Amino acid sequence: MKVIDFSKTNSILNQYISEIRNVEVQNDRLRFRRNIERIGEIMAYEMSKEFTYSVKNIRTPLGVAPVSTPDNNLVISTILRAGLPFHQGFLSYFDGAENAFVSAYRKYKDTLKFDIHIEYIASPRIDDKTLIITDPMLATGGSMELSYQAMLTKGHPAEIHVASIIASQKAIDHIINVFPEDKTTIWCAAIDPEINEHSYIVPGLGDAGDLAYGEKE
Ligand SMILES: O=P(O)(O)OC[C@H]1O[C@H](OP(=O)(O)OP(=O)(O)O)[C@H](O)[C@@H]1O
Ligand SMILES: O=c1cc[nH]c(=O)[nH]1
Ligand SMILES: [Mg+2]
Repeated sequence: MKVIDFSKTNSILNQYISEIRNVEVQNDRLRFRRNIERIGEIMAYEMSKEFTYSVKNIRTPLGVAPVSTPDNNLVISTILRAGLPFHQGFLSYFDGAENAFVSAYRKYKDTLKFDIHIEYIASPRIDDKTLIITDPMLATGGSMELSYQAMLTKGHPAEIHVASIIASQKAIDHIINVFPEDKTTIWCAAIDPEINEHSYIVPGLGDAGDLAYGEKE
């Protein structure tokens, strides 16, 4: 399975990563959401290089120009809540894509143990399409795995792109184990070494959903 880690390349993306991680900057929710969105835009652009292209003859006012454009039928799927600004970044570039939304949340049994609950899915058919599942945080990888299983009730995609911003090494290993090897690519902007006893990524950035939208009770 291909794992693409943008932190291995120096680019302006690292500035946005530094801001979303930085405790002194991340309390500006507008900047936090916009940075997540910008990372989605850059990731979408890089991902587009992997698509299948064919030449179309485009009529201009003065003649005909051959232009190579992508042929993939895209479905951008996101995991609520924290996935929303990331999804918007992808959608700004892939404006012709179809869209899917899945809810996943941690229901705590005590301070440390939790189950992940999926209660909502709105999705088109995904058979033979290019499925992009966006979620900025991959801690255990459990939300991504269960969201993918929920998406499979809508068909079987031709290829899958798992797009995240900060992933733990454990989550990367988990995704490699549970997603189809031959048709999945993992995209991330950083891979962090640990998750703590609360299953938060360390150093990570904290709670992405709360930083984007405020604390929930
Ligand atoms: O890999 P996992 O261990 O499953 O953790 C990652 C999940 O946690 C975050 O969502 P969260 O559950 O905090 O919900 P929220 O977006 O509503 O805050 C994040 O957006 C992922 O969906
Ligand atoms: O580190 C983590 C883990 C789960 N959800 C988050 O937002 N951050
Ligand atoms: Mg959260």
